[in-house]
Amino acid sequence: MNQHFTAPAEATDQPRATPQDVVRLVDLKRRFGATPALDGVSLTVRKGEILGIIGRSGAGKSTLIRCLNGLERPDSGEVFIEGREISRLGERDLQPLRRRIGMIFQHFNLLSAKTVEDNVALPLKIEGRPKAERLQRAAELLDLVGLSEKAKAYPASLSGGQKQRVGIARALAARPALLLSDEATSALDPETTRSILALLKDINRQLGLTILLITHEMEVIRSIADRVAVIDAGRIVEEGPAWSVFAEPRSDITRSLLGAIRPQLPAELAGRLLPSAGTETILRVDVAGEAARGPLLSDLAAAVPGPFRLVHGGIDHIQQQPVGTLFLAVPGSEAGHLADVITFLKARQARVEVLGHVANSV
Ligand SMILES: Nc1ncnc2c1ncn2[C@@H]1O[C@H](COP(=O)(O)OP(=O)(O)OP(=O)(O)O)[C@@H](O)[C@H]1O
Repeated sequence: MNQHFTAPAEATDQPRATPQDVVRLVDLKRRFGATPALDGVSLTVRKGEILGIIGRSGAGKSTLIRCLNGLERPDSGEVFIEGREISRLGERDLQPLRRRIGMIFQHFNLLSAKTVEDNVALPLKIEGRPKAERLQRAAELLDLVGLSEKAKAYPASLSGGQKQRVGIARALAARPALLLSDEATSALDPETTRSILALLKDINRQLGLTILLITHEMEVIRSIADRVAVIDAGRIVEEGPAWSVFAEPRSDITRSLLGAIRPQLPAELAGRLLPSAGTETILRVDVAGEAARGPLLSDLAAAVPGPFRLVHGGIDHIQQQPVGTLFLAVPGSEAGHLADVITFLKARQARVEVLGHVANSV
């Protein structure tokens, strides 16, 4: 069966992805009538990484997943799974390739009439593995996801988070090359979401498992993705290390997806902002990487004589990289001191935005 994945170097079927690429999509197009669901998507999922694909409803995420697991044929373009092009394969050849992709879903998709351990072992049963091996593997996986004591329980008796843990264990049963998470935390409360994301990150680190996360939630990307690709109207509009996309979103759609989790000026202060002159100007200062690591504020104080105050903000860490937003109040609204502050900050690679002015000291 593995012959499908070792990518024999046939003259007519030369693999075009390196062994480090678990998935490689090349200029994928799929149109439904007038709607281009995928409009030239090229993307690579590298071995061992967590790649997040984020987009709004209708952006093309489900179509992309269906092309990946062979449920949908692209109109053009190529889909490589572990170096093997799959988009023109027949159903029989697709079956073993599909097993290389374990999937977890928003609504868990567990079989209610089967126990937890039987749900987990199901992919192995389909593969025709002996019962002892199935139970042994299910026990290992339930231990991995922290649910050993629920082996004989039925899904109806589990919480949403526990159901998703069973879903993760089942997805890993056949030792897939890729775990594909399709909105797997969208139905869960924030605390359960955090615990499921922590589990996925743990499994990624412990087993070196490659994970592709499809989501509409930036928070999911922020917590665990190494890289992120933003999809909109069937196109990848932005792609890069998660921290840098958060620090410097380039497309409007990314900025809008980030909206909810981007640091904001507290409402009380935002409500007092005036469009023109006040006694102080409020600046939004976004910093990342080196700019966020250094002693930015003390350097500013030393280099630009005159007052400024930090009124809100701080430095966060995304994939071990500092990413921060500082809101500064600087006296005046004209050239001079304020202009010197802005010039200094920009020279330190900070992005500076004048949000407005306040009449009184805040
Ligand atoms: N079978 C289909 N027939 C007609 N149009 C389709 C079909 N599948 C998808 N589309 C259209 O293609 C576009 C992309 O849809 P897709 O389901 O891939 O988006 P999505 O990002 O997964 O959205 P959601 O998050 O809401 O599931 C949408 O405009 C959708 O209406």
